[in-house]
Amino acid sequence: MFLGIDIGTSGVKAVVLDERGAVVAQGVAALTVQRPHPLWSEQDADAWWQATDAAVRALPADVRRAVRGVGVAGQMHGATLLGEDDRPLRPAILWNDGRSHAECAELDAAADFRGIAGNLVMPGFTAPKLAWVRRHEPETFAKVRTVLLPKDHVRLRMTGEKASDVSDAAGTLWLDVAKRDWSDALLAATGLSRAQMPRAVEGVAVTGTLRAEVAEAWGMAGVPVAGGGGDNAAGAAGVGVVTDGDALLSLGTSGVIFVATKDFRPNPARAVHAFCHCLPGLWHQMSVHLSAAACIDWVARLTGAAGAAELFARAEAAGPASGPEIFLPYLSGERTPHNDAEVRGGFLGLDHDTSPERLAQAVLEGVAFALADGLDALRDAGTTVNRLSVIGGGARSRYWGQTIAAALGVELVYLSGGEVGPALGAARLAQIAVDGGAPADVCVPPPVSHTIAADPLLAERLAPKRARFVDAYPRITPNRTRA
Ligand SMILES: Nc1ncnc2c1ncn2[C@@H]1O[C@H](COP(=O)(O)OP(=O)(O)O)[C@@H](O)[C@H]1O
Ligand SMILES: O=C(CO)[C@@H](O)[C@H](O)COP(=O)(O)O
Repeated sequence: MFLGIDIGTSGVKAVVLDERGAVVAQGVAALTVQRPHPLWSEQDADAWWQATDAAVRALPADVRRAVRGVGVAGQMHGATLLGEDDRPLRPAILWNDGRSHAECAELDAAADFRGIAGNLVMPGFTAPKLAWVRRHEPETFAKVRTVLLPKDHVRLRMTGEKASDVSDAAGTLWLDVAKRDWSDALLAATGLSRAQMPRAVEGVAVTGTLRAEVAEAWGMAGVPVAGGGGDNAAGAAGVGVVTDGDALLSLGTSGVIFVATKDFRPNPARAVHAFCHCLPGLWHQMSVHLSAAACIDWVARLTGAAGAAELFARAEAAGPASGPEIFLPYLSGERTPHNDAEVRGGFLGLDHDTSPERLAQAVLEGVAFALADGLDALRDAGTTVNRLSVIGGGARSRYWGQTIAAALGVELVYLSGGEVGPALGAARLAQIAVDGGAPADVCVPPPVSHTIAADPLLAERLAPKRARFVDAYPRITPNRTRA
């Protein structure tokens, strides 16, 4: 059996697969995000390890004993700064942190990030965060011995090894994405060197074995740990999005439309991302929306719903396009297509009949409209998307899927285990690392549980609201320079 561990933003998921790819057991442990100042978003790296340990220990002991390989996936871009003793120097700065706007412009001017790293320099990425620390916390910057991404910090705790797979490493903006290796020029532009980076490896490489005390605590002696992937790339491996043109929709804390590409296709216009895939010889493009299921949890808290499931039930009670309310889901700013870390969310069109149910409905529509903006940006970048395999916790709601399919005008495909897709993919990468085998043979799509076609009548009802949504962003940010 193979264990996949996903360090998500809302929690760690541990999933065990058998050799045929069937899910045998799952464990979860929640995480919280700290926002001590406007635009900041941080987590304690030790909390990742504690949650990983709890999620793995939640698996049955006999299943743990049968594990022959471990793979890791995780939220991308998080800057975990380690000192000489390999301990964190400060809380990790996350992918949805917006503090480094000024540093982005400086890095963009200092080196060819767009050409080599293939992306606009955006505040969510790792490089500008280090530039921010260099300016605002110079004593900490001077002590940085190693910079690790979230899953790679967990790897260090598991194996004692410093390594990062290239799909995740690309999200630092220090990778030469075409060459799948660190770029000395981009590191130097940030005041760093290769010596401060983990070893860059492919997702299917073995990066070490479990340390003796971890192996003993988990009951899995001498087990190898694979390179793994950034959560979106690992999710793609998990649901078989491994051939040029295959695409997925991730409904986690963030929302992502991910398209596998057979070559490196940078097109930074409108904040489209281009990174390595976690399988050798593949890359991907994606649109990234900073608050997707995060908006569901937020409005659930705001309106006193017990959780996501109750929130969706309330939205369904209101029904599609039931009121004039428009929700702008920019709770953490937005990447694609606006590249605007400072914009914030809002409701428009409230009236005397606005109810918690209609607010819930407006929120799930607003996220769908943001995803439609992302799909438009990908299409402007020359990418075709006809169907999307759905991963992430939001895959549990069919009702949301109907709205999203109609707003995007594409069919959604739900696959068995998709709601924990990145962990699924991490386990598959471990299987390839340990047993070999062609990635295309191991990373096949799991069985389809259901599909949701774009309903033309619903699309027609949503169209005027989408038009108002598109119109709103430039109106609430009249003085912004557009990405
Ligand atoms: N029954 C449900 N229906 C729809 N969404 C759900 C349901 N249960 C949980 N979720 C959503 O799943 C999200 C977590 O998804 P996940 O992919 O685990 O995120 P992350 O990887 O960012 O931690 C929660 O924010 C929640 O809104
Ligand atoms: O920043 C990105 C991708 O560029 C996000 O997709 C993060 O990787 C977080 O993922 P989730 O926790 O939402 O799965």
